[in-house]
Amino acid sequence: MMSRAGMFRVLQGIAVHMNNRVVELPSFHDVLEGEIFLQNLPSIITAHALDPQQGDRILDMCAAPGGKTTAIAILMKDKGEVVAVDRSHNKVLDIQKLAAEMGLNCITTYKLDAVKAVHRRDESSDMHTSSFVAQEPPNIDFTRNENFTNGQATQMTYTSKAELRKSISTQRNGVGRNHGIGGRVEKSEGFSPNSFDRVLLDAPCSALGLRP
Ligand SMILES: C[S@@+](CC[C@H](N)C(=O)[O-])C[C@H]1O[C@@H](n2cnc3c(N)ncnc32)[C@H](O)[C@@H]1O
Repeated sequence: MMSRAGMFRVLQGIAVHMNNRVVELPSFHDVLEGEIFLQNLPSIITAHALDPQQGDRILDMCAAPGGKTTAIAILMKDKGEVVAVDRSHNKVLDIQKLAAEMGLNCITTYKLDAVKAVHRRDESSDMHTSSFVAQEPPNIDFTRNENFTNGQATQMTYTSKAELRKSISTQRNGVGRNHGIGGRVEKSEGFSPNSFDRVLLDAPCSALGLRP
């Protein structure tokens, strides 16, 4: 994958060298940084097999360093959302770095053990009913929201200040940008069933790093 400008710069570098002009040949890094990301065949084939569509919400379950995540985002023309999770904090940062380098904004990253990727509905509603509505845990700062119908409060829900701050920041920065370039790793508690259009699981196999 390469921008036209990048391709021209690389070819220019080679042409200068081939014409035997006395110039210092740019180092590999000088030429390629920010212009080329080498992708292996499995990343490309896998992304095509998944056939992501623009506007889709995709889950990439073992995503670092993000080769397939970014290949998917490119096929989606950066429109929609690719949720890339990995269980390693530092590897999540690697995905963010790659996404930022490639200028992809539709990638959201989380630290999550893929085994816990599905957040069961019954578990989540139990948790909300008992601890969020009936009783406020003492160590969390909550804001009370009341819904009114004809002047009568019909329902009361509680939103943590942290959730409010996150929501304000997402509205200000847009989905994905926070995660893509901020260098902050958020943990996920998992996702509701059926909340993605497509799911990629690139489970580690040999753990030897020898075979794609
Ligand atoms: C083969 S690499 C993935 C390569 C990646 N799909 C790509 O194309 O760039 C496997 C990744 O799975 C992650 N991993 C291993 N077990 C995991 C788990 N239970 N949950 C989430 N990620 C896991 C590892 O940290 C590692 O980054």
